[in-house]
Amino acid sequence: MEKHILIDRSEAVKRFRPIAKDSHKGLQGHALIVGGSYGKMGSVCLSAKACLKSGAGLVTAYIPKCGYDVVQSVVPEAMVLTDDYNEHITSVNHKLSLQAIGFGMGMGQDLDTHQAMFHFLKMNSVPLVIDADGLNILSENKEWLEILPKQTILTPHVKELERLIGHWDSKLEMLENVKTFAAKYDVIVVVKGAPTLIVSKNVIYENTTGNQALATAGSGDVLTGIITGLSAQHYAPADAAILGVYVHGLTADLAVPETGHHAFIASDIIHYLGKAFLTLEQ
Ligand SMILES: NC(=O)C1=CN([C@@H]2O[C@H](COP(=O)(O)OP(=O)(O)OC[C@H]3O[C@@H](n4cnc5c(N)ncnc54)[C@H](O)[C@@H]3O)[C@@H](O)[C@H]2O)[C@@H](O)CC1
Ligand SMILES: Nc1ncnc2c1ncn2[C@@H]1O[C@H](COP(=O)(O)OP(=O)(O)O)[C@@H](O)[C@H]1O
Ligand SMILES: [Mg+2]
Repeated sequence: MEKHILIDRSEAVKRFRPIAKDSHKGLQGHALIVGGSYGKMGSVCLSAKACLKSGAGLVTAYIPKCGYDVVQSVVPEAMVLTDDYNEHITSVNHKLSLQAIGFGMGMGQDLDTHQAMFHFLKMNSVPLVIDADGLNILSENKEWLEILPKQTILTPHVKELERLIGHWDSKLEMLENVKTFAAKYDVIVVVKGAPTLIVSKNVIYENTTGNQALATAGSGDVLTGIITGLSAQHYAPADAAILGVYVHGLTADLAVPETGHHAFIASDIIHYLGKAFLTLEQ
C-alpha cells in the first residue's frame, strides 16, 4: 500500500536541526541561486534572501549583468556573479565550492538560456533545486531529465507540472503520473498548491501549513530559496523539501492574524521565517 504522510509539526521537528553553537559560515553551506532576466530580478532577490534566512552560511546569486546593482542593493548579504550577457543568462560559469544550487526563477526561456542550462547540467554534480523557467526549459528538453543529479528537487506549480508530465484528468491520475515520473528519474517532486504535495520514493507527503495569503507573486521563488538553503546545510533532499514546505506555509499562518490575507506579500514570508523556525526549537 502506498504511504501518505501528513507534514505536521512532529514531522518537521523530526527533521529540523538547530545550528551548532560553534558553527561558522563555512560550515553552514554555500548556496548558488541561478536565475533572473531583465524585469524579473526580484525573483532572485527573494530567493537569495530566503536562502540566507534559512541558515545558509554563504549565498551567491548568478544573474545576467543588468541585475548586478539590484541584487547587491536589495540583498547586501549575498555575493553576486554576473553572466557576460546583459539581459538573460547565456552560461553558468563559476569556480565555487558549493553545497546546493537553486536554479530557474525569473530566468526566462531564451534559446541561449536553454544552451546554458544544458552545459550546466552536463557539468554539475551539486545537489540541485529546479524551479520556474528551469522546469519550463526541462519540459522542452525532456531527455535532459536523465542527466539530473540523483534526488534533484523539482518544485512545479500545477501549470509547470503539466508542461513536465502532460495532462491528467483527476488528482489520482496526476499523483500516479508524478510517482512514475519521480521513480523514473530519481527526483523529488514538490507539487505546489493548496495543499502542497511532495512525492519522494513512492511516498506522498501532504503539507498542513499555509493559506491563501500565499497566493501572491514570488511565493514560489521564496520556497526555492528556503529549500536550497536547507540543502546547503546538508539536509537530505527529501528532508529539505519537507521542512522547507512546512516552514514556508507556517510563515503565512503566523502572519495572517497580523497582516490578513490581502496585504501579505512574498517578502512577508521571509520576514516571518524567524518565527516559523523558532516554533521548531521549542
Ligand atoms: N518578482 C519577480 O521577478 C517574479 C518573477 N516570477 C517569474 O516569472 C516567470 C513566470 O512564472 P509564472 O509562474 O507566473 O508563469 P507560468 O506561465 O508558469 O504560470 C502562470 C500560470 O499558471 C497558473 N497557476 C499557477 N499556480 C497554479 C495552481 N496552483 N493551480 C492552477 N494554476 C496555477 C496561473 O493561473 C497562470 O495561468 C518565472 O520565471 C517566475 O520565476 C514570478 O515568480 C513572479 C515574481
Ligand atoms: N491558496 C493557497 N494556499 C496555500 N498555499 C498557496 C496558495 N496559493 C499559493 N500557494 C503557495 O504559494 C507558492 C506559489 O508558488 P508559485 O506559483 O511558483 O509562485 P511564484 O512563481 O510567483 O513565485 C507555492 O508554494 C504554493 O503552494
Ligand atoms: Mg514559481
